[in-house]
Amino acid sequence: MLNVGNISFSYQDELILKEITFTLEEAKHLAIMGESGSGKSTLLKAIYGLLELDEGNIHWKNNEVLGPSYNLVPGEKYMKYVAQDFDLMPFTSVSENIAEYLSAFEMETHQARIDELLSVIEMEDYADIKVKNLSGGQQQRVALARALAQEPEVLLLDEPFSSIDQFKKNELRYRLFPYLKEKGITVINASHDPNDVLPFADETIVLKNGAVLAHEPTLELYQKPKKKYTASLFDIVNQIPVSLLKEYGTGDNVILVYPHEFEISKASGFEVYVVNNHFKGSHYLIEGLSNNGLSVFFTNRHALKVSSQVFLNVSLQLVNKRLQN
Ligand SMILES: Nc1ncnc2c1ncn2[C@@H]1O[C@H](COP(=O)(O)OP(=O)(O)OP(=O)(O)O)[C@@H](O)[C@H]1O
Repeated sequence: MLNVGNISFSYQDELILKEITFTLEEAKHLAIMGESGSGKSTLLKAIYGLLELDEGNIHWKNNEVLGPSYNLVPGEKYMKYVAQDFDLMPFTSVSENIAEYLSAFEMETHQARIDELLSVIEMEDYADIKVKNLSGGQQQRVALARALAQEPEVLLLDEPFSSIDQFKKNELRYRLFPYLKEKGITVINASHDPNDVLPFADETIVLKNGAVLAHEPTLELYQKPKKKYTASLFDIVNQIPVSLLKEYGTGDNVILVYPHEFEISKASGFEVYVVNNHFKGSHYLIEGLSNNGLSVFFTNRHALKVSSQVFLNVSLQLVNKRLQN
């Protein structure tokens, strides 16, 4: 169990992390989401033991994570932190970069381990290429393999796919995260990207201005976001007054609705005029405007005629679920 107990941290006089407390079971995958500057990287660095905390403490399996004033080389051995700068050996090959961290006791299995890790990062064909000749995204993948070579119990990932193109990113996610699960590695992944989070993270922490706004199972957080800030990390989100969804009553309540949650009708519901269609591949994201000037985003498989009138509906079940928040 990872136990983060009421930690606060400042850079100079500016308080960056504010009384953060949470626990994480072994082998779980935790995502940390939040807008730019909310403190995601700083929290990962604190957990890894790179920062001198103002207050609070961090324990992994009852061992305290000690800060830089205790450890000559900061960072705990059982954890690995894959940062946004890759810290590789540029003049040696991909294989050598990975092999550097394999234990001397497993000499016979070295090649098999290197092959396994090259396959996780999908770089079998680059084994003998010098790292300095790789692209930024390829270097980021080698940094991941180097971290995994050290068999960490806890892997801290800071935007692990930030330099990797969309095409490779998708393949890599579906290879890496299940691999980490299979190996029982505890993962904390700081990411802006819901595609890194929704399919893989057992639980998610939302940070805002250095404080924890929410910590819940990922599915629950997505389905019942309490704040617009949280829902906006996953998708575009509309704030719809319940009074506009006529059948469901009046009052000042506002509910959060993701674009795909609207059902379109030609006859009844909440009336909007189509302003714009945005092609998204599998569907269109359509911008509409209500009579009272509310801008609404909804989805449809096809584009709709600009200025045409449509009616939007939301299921009663969804209204009730969101009203409970
Ligand atoms: N070395 C530093 N010295 C002073 N302030 C810093 C330092 N590093 C980060 N900060 C500040 O701490 C705050 C949190 O930064 P952090 O990098 O943790 O945010 P983040 O959520 O990871 O952002 P991003 O998503 O853009 O990477 C920001 O206001 C940032 O300016």
